[in-house]
Formats: sequence, C-alpha cells, structure tokens
Amino acid sequence: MGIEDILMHDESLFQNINAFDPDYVPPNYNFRDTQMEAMAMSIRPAMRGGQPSNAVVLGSPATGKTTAMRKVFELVEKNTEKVVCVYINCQIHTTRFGIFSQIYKKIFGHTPPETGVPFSRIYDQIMKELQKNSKSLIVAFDDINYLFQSNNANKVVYDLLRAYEEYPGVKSSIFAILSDLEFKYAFDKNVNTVFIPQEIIFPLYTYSEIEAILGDRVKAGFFPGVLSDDILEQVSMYTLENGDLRVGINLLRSCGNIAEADASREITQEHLDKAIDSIVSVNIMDTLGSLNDNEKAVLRIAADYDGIYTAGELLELSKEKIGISKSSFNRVIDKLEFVRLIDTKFTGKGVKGNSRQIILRFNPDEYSF
Ligand SMILES: Nc1ncnc2c1ncn2[C@@H]1O[C@H](COP(=O)(O)OP(=O)(O)OP(=O)(O)O)[C@@H](O)[C@H]1O
Repeated sequence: MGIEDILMHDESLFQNINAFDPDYVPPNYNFRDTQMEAMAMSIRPAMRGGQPSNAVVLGSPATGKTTAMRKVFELVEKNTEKVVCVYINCQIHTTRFGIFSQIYKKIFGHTPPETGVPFSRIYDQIMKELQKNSKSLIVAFDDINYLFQSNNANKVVYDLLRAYEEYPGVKSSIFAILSDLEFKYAFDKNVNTVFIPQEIIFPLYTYSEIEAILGDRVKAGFFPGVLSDDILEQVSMYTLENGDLRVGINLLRSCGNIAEADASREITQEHLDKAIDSIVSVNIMDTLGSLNDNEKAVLRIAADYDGIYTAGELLELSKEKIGISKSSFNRVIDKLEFVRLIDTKFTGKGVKGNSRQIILRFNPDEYSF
C-alpha cells in the first residue's frame, strides 16, 4: 500500500477513536466506588456549610485517581453552588501565583492579568469573594510532589488552609494526590497543625479488573468483531505484567492503527505483535535518552563487544577507557539493571564481583546512544 492509500483509506476499524485518548472520560467507571465515596465524605460537610476535610490520595500511576477526582468534583458542582472545586495539575502549575490564578479563574471566570497585579491582591479577592458568598473552596493538587520540588507546597497549602484566620468564615480543604508512592511528603509545622488528612488508597487493578476496563474500551472504540477476546486477553496480560492501564489503552489503539494500515477488517496476532514491538522500542529509546554520560559510556563498552563480559572484565575496561571508579561503576550497573537495559547473571564461578555476567536486554545495533 502506498502512502496516499494509507492516508486516504476510508474504511475504519474505529467506531470512536477518541475512546483511546488520555482525556477520554469513560462513562462506565467501575472498581473505584469505595474511593469515590471516601472523597465524597470529605467534601460532604461543605455542602451544608460545614468544614470539609483534607485527604491524601495515594496510588500508582494510572490507577484512576485523576478520573475519580474529576468525577466527584463534577457531581459536587452539579448539586451545589456552595462549593468551588478546583483541580490543579502540579506538573503544569508550579508557582504560587500560577496556582492562585487557576483558583481565581474558577471563581471569576477569567484569569487575572499576568503582570502588574501583586499576589496579595489576587489572594484577597479570592478570599473575600468566598467569604461574601459563604462558599467553600476545595483544591485538588494532582502530583503534589512537584510542588515540593519547586518549594511551593508549604506556602500554597498554608495560604489555603489558614485563610480563615484572616478571612473568618472561609472554609477550605485540599486533596493531595500522589502517584510516587516512595515520596514522603513533609510539611512544615505550621502547615501540619491544619493538615490532618485521611488517606484514600487506590490499589493496583487486578487482572480481571484490567480485562473488564479494557473490554469496555474495546466496545466503545472499535466496531463489533474487530478485536477478539483472545487478543483482549493478551493485551490485558501484557498490561498486568509490563505496565499500567495506560499501556493497555495505548496498545489497543496501536493494534487498531496497524491493522487499519494493513487494510485488515480485524486485529490479528501479527498486528498485536507489531504493536508490542513498537512499544518496547519506544520504551528503550526513552530509557537510553535518560541515561547520563557514564551510564551511556559503560553501556557502549558492553555493546561493542561480541561476547558476554563478566562484571569484573567490564569494570577493568571501563576504568581504562573512561576512568570510572569501582563504586561509580557498581552504581552504573545497578541503574542499568534497574531500568532493564541489562541483566546480570551469576555464573557461580570466580571471585566476588567477577562472577556476574552482563547481558544486554536489547539489540544495540537498532538504537543510537
Ligand atoms: N476504573 C476505570 N475504568 C475505566 N477507565 C479507567 C479506570 N481507571 C483508570 N482508567 C483509565 O486509565 C487512565 C489513567 O487514569 P487516571 O489518569 O485517572 O489515573 P491516575 O491514577 O490519576 O494516574 P497518574 O497518577 O499517572 O496521573 C485514564 O485513561 C482512565 O480513563
């Protein structure tokens, strides 16, 4: 098939290609009722003019935290005008001014001017407006760890949760959403006294949950009969073993695109295999791109050799070629193994350190680094 044929080919396997988009909100949102109920319980007092409570929302990537939060906010806003719900993506909005601009926008319908207006004026306008209309303010900070990185977490949370001191009657609470489970958030003392959160945990999805969720996506996205149960099972298994729901959703879309370009009326095993290969190679490229100079250099030395090095041999050669120390070398090896670019296998022979074999997990000829 020529390029033009691919572009102009008008038979589609997709009933709704947007069903695989990152911002698609599935009408069926199962397995998260407990968490959404807990969110609702935190907000509930605010619906009756009371004090809403704070929460920390914890769960690995793609366990549905953002979608659940948005759905609950939508329901709250549908049912009352007394609660202002603001969702902040902390990867995008990292400054105090940027965050309060978003809150301002939600309340007044437009963002404040970017220059010439001091933060204190915007803050004052927000709080006075809430006070005047007896409205509560609930702010969800998605990926709040980014706010700690930019050193703004304490200030922003303080500004929100202690607003009542200067503006009596103002009621506010926050949802701190975290995907990085290793991240230990620590607020200053003056924030800790007002931030006593309940924890809402989003566990990993099980195999059968993944299959049900992806199955719904298949129904929404493809025409009937395009993707068989067998392929769905394989995609679900791949998702469980290699990643998160987002991987599964992307894989479905990618199989569909490959089958379509092949002018096929259904998705076959071959299309799935191709889609998986392409995901793997994109991941490898991303990982290679994120390595530092030492890591790349050691990997290069290992890749340039036809046979398999032991760790000891690779260390000697790396010392000679790039002057790396033994401890740095060991860190590099641990990192390369952690990001799954190499495997280290004990041979049972040799003295300590020399007995590990370094095995590349990708074909170095296919990638540049
Ligand atoms: N229960 C579910 N039913 C249907 N789709 C779901 C469900 N849970 C998650 N998804 C889908 O998985 C993707 C990731 O979900 P979401 O962004 O809500 O997760 P998250 O936990 O906020 O992820 P991150 O921590 O990476 O931001 C979205 O496309 C969402 O539609």
